[in-house]
Amino acid sequence: MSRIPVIEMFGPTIQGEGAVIGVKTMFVRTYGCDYRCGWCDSAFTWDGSAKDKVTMLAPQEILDGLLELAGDNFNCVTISGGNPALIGEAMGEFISLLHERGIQAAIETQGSRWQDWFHEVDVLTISPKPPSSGMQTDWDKLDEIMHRVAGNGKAAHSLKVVVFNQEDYEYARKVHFRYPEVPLFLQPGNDNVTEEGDISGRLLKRLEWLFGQVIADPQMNRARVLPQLHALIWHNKRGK
Ligand SMILES: C[S@@+](CC[C@H](N)C(=O)[O-])C[C@H]1O[C@@H](n2cnc3c(N)ncnc32)[C@H](O)[C@@H]1O
Ligand SMILES: Nc1nc2[nH]cc(C(=O)O)c2c(=O)[nH]1
Ligand code: SF4
Ligand SMILES: [Mg+2]
Repeated sequence: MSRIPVIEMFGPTIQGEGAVIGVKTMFVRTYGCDYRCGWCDSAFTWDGSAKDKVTMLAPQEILDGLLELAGDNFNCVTISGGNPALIGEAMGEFISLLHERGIQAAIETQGSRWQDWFHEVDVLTISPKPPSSGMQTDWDKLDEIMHRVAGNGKAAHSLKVVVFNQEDYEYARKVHFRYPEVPLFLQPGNDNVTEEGDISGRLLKRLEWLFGQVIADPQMNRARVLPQLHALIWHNKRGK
């Protein structure tokens, strides 16, 4: 039986980002990422600093862990990371277990890898990385993924681009023009993911700048601009 590298499970919390912002959800965060974004707010999922916290769990063990944590106090599970798309059919098995109990499955991934279980996901968020991340987008791979999910009526899929600066904003425009039919969410970057205390003022200033960019741009009439809501409330705390 294949297992999933889990570094944290938490919740119920409130989905702080993107298409299903505000939804009550549990989180399962997987270990490992094929990217190394310079501003990653979850670097412990790949930098080795929390490797000792990783447990290899069977799908049923993850579900049991969530039920132990929250009982029936949720009906959505967001699987994030790291990059959950590094995981094969065990993730498909986990999603099936959730569906058997009428629980929704949401996935956060960066559009660098395809998995056939993407077709089973209820809410698929694809977050390609802009230049400020230091990563290079594989546009052929992203095209393949977007083409394959477009053909699947089931999953509500959307694009989410984190924007730190003008260059990132131009990148987000490029993504929007490339996939004009896919809902696009823009999210201001948190430029200090280790700062203690209340970071909401700093985040709101960056959100205001991004509002201004979109308000002024007739090419972005259908884009949606959202903060990391959980970071406004719980700042840089983990497990929120
Ligand atoms: C931690 S990542 C994990 C899932 C996947 N690796 C990805 O990047 O989509 C989850 C989301 O947080 C966003 N994110 C990570 N660091 C951030 C930061 N410093 N500011 C704003 N968003 C950030 C990512 O862009 C992504 O949309
Ligand atoms: N509340 C909350 N919402 C989130 N949406 C995406 C997250 C992520 O780290 O993938 C995240 C997270 O870490 N916490
Ligand atoms: S792809 Fe996601 S998890 Fe991986 S380094 Fe970038 S932001 Fe972090
Ligand atoms: Mg997060």
